[in-house]
Amino acid sequence: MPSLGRLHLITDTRPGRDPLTVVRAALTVARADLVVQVRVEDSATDREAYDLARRVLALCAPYGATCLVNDRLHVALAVGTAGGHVGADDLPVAAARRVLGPTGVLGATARAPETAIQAVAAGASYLGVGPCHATSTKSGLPDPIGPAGVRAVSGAVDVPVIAIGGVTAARVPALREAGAYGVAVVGAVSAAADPARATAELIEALTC
Ligand SMILES: Cc1ncc(COP(=O)(O)OP(=O)(O)O)c(N)n1
Ligand SMILES: Cc1ncsc1CCOP(=O)(O)O
Ligand SMILES: [Mg+2]
Repeated sequence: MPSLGRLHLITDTRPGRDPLTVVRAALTVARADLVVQVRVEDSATDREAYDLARRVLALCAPYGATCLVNDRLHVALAVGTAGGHVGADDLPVAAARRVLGPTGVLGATARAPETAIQAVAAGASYLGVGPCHATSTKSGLPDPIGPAGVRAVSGAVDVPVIAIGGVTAARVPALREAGAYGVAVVGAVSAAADPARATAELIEALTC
């Protein structure tokens, strides 16, 4: 399996956003270093998720970028993405692994070493760890864990740790120093005036 990309761009499908334009811009810069996670609103239909995932996968393919689907693993399988991501309200990690099979890329959310170790034992191939910093993109989140929380998790597992939540290029060095392999972002790219430039800044911070 090719190594996991270090920059995970999560689609922003809130009203007024244009996820495909943002994905196109990010791909031109990050190319195979990009993982695009197709994340739709909970209120979206499976058909809407499927249609978006098909389009994102088609954009990713020429660049060799990885496409994953958040939550809805049946959509991931139907579209043929590399895998998916699950959290506490989704399928348990072991069940998700059974759905995706032994070779699918499976991300799991964790914010503490104990749950991280359990997720890896259950079959997670990477961990989304956070929220690292405050964010307005998702509501109802617990307090941010900061780089120290990332360090606690990354020291406990041997799979890539992807830091998420309020991540900006300026915050990447401290997260990397804490053991993060990469970062996942919504707003840092999707809300940027120039998503390609924002992607370049994140990639640069990740490769320093
Ligand atoms: C890389 C990454 N990390 C964490 C999450 C959050 O997943 P989850 O906790 O299931 O919350 P939702 O995104 O489903 O609202 C993620 N999607 N990606
Ligand atoms: C889905 C999710 N899970 C934890 S934080 C988050 C949203 C991250 O968005 P942003 O990069 O805009 O803070
Ligand atoms: Mg989820």
